[in-house]
Amino acid sequence: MSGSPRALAHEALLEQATTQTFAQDLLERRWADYDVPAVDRRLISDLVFGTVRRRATLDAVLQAHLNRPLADLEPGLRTLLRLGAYQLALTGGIPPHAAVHETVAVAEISGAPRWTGLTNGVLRSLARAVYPANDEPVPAPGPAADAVPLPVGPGDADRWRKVGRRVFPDPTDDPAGYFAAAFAFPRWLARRWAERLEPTELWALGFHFNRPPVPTLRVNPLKGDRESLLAALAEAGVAATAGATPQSIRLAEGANVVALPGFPEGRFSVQDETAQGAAALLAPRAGERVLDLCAAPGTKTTHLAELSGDAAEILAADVSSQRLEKVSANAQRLGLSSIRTQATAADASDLPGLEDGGLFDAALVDVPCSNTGVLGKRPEARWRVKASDLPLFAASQTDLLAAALERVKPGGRCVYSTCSVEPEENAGVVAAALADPRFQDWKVVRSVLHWPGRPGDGGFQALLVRRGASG
Ligand SMILES: C[S@@+](CC[C@H](N)C(=O)[O-])C[C@H]1O[C@@H](n2cnc3c(N)ncnc32)[C@H](O)[C@@H]1O
Repeated sequence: MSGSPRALAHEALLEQATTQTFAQDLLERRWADYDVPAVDRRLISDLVFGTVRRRATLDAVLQAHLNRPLADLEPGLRTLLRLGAYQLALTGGIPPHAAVHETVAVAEISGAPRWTGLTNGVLRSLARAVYPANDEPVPAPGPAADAVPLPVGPGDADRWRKVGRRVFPDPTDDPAGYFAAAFAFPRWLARRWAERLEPTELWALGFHFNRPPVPTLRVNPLKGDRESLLAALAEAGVAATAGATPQSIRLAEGANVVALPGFPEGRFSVQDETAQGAAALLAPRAGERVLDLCAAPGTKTTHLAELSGDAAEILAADVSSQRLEKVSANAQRLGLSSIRTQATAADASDLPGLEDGGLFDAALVDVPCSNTGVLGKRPEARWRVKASDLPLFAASQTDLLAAALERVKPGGRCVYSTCSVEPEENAGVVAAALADPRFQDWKVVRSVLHWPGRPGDGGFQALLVRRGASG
């Protein structure tokens, strides 16, 4: 491997584009294979995640400096230009001359000196156009056809940078087009959200999803209280505050959570406050039999166990036996013994509860979904979701919800949960399931749509209850 962080970032980006592997996994493999200093790891991670996340922004910016379509360039060159444009247009702290020089040098290092001329010309031209340059303070002119929204940290004000040319659709005439190009989202999703949101709400959503994610912790009450964990974090120099849910702790910035004090001892899990709402809504009690359908890797299963004082009987079911191993590992780390796992058929037909008369008191169904409420979590997430996925998800979500409902006893309850903000995966699925005559004795008593960034992840949770045997 070359010692150049940009060459390593380029190589990872090219592999990501051709194999569709998660960028995080690609980098972790490299950290395991090569001895990369921590400071370089941070730079490489930022370059890779940022370039993947903001691909559409970079392509719009670059195209203005090219006299042929960016799409026609060979993949390695296109990737190199994106890497350079990311540094010039979207980062702070990298002097433009260093960004150009170091990026151009990757052509030689990668054995493709033929890329040098074009890369040098395009990046120099872009460096001249960007105002102010990325080592200078950035004013906030607001959205405009020549202004790119910058990635900002948690709690930071929104910021835009001028890119010298009108490379984006006008935000007033075409908010969806501006959102798609300037914030980097698929056009179909931008159009969909633009129908529901005012432009200022769209921009807020874009800033939220383009922020580097900061993990939220969920304190394990069986291993100590929130105050003592906050004290342990403070002692280790980790800035954190109590969050809005009873068990949550908000970190001030990104962290390698497995290295935080208390992780190996199981004092906390990583879980957003929105996701913490799902098990809390089900409120499992000691002695109850609880089904968690779609359980792996068990973040909510273990929360169910914690909330019941590890005294419920929890069946964690999932179609993936491999992912179920993570449920067991998480339960073990957290010191929980009330969870049993079962790999199930995709139609859940082999789940207990029907023939054996052992109906459950409560069920949680945390279905696979489009993830449109958590698109900031992984840099490539927004590029993987397709409009045509939504009806497919909705159909399987309705089946999964039905499989859980039919296994809950009279008087019991069920929470349906997603990480999506699309109505057809949320209220639409609940309505479709309850339209089935088998579920006439069920009703929705509460449903919550969590909007991304207000303040946590986006998602949906509905609490359904079944009429008791007597009424
Ligand atoms: C959103 S994830 C669940 C996350 C989990 N509840 C947690 O909090 O850690 C969805 C899970 O559904 C599982 N899954 C997908 N199709 C399924 C099916 N037909 N039956 C059961 N599980 C399924 C996937 O393997 C995946 O683990």
